[in-house]
Amino acid sequence: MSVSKPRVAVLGGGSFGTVIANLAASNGCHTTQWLRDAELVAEMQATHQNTRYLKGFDLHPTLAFSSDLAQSVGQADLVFVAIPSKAFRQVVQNAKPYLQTKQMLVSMTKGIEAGTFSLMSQILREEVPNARLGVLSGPNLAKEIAAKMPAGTVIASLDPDLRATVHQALACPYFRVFANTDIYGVELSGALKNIYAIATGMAQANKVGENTRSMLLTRALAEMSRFAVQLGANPLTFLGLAGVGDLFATCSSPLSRNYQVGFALGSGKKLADIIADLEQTAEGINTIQQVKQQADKLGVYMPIVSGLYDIIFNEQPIIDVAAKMMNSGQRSDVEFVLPNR
Ligand SMILES: NC(=O)C1=CN([C@@H]2O[C@H](COP(=O)(O)OP(=O)(O)OC[C@H]3O[C@@H](n4cnc5c(N)ncnc54)[C@H](OP(=O)(O)O)[C@@H]3O)[C@@H](O)[C@H]2O)C=CC1
Ligand SMILES: O=C(CO)COP(=O)(O)O
Repeated sequence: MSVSKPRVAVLGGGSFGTVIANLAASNGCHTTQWLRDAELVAEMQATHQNTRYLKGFDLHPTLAFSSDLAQSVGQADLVFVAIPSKAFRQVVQNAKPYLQTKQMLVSMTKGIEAGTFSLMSQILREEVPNARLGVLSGPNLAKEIAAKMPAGTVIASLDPDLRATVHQALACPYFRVFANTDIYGVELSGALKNIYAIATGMAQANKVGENTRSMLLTRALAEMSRFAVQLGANPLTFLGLAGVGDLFATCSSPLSRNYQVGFALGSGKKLADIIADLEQTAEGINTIQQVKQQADKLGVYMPIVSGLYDIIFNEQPIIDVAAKMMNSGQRSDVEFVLPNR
């Protein structure tokens, strides 16, 4: 018996939105990608490429593009939102009049709203209270997926139908979709790892060795899970693809925009110039500020976040911050095994 494919809408014309829309269309789902820029929509309709954010990749011939929000989301069973965190709430508010009660909304955005410390699923819950919600996160560098290199992702939702529908829409021989119910943990993992990608990029620019890189990555995992537990997430989620998986990918790859920002900072470039040159989203800089504020408020020990904050916003030399971290006394290796006194 054939099961009908979900109709899909993807909000966001960036590299990740494009890759996910393309996967759904390639899987036989009627898919519309919404972009705010009508000129780019016309170009994409004509060329079936996204030359601004995903140059060099042909998109599936059935993938439709639109700058009309009502038309894009109105008929969809499943709506993916891939809008940077700074504009996420606004776009959801704009889409709200056209959303139907049974639709499934899935955030793909790895960021934290400035000022409110809201994650994107919380924004969806506030703005569309009756929606069926999920979060998609994992080691998903857009260009690798566009090149059909095998990858896995995580759909986190309490709704089993939603998890199955996302699997049906996206899973294919080069893309596996794993399931989780810890929405908050999966989402926090995706947001927090961007901070540590900046730290590793900075360290790589300073030509550190593999021991240093491994220490940084492992202590990053300790720090992010310590913070997440304080906020009610399950620390075991950090052992999954959305946690250690994405941390490893983003901290290792020059394809990561956050890693690129860190590398450029570590090479002595100015933050404003780096952001201007990037022309794409790097959520980590905002996330450092939001997490630093929240960690101070909650009294959570986050030396890497504090160190990055000092380097980026208080102009402290990288070498001084690194030396301070190395001299900060004995701590537990795995604090869920040996708690810190
Ligand atoms: N790229 C990746 O590898 C991955 C990214 N993500 C996450 O997905 C999210 C989106 O990232 P990505 O696709 O890479 O983003 P990009 O930086 O590639 O593109 C950003 C997109 O958002 C659009 N946008 C920005 N502001 C608005 C607004 N106010 N209204 C409507 N559209 C807007 C931009 O449109 P315009 O061109 O008109 O400015 C552009 O289409 C981020 O949170 C990122 O962390 C998650 C996994 C992988
Ligand atoms: O989240 C990503 C890969 O999983 C993409 O990371 P960047 O946003 O740093 O490019």
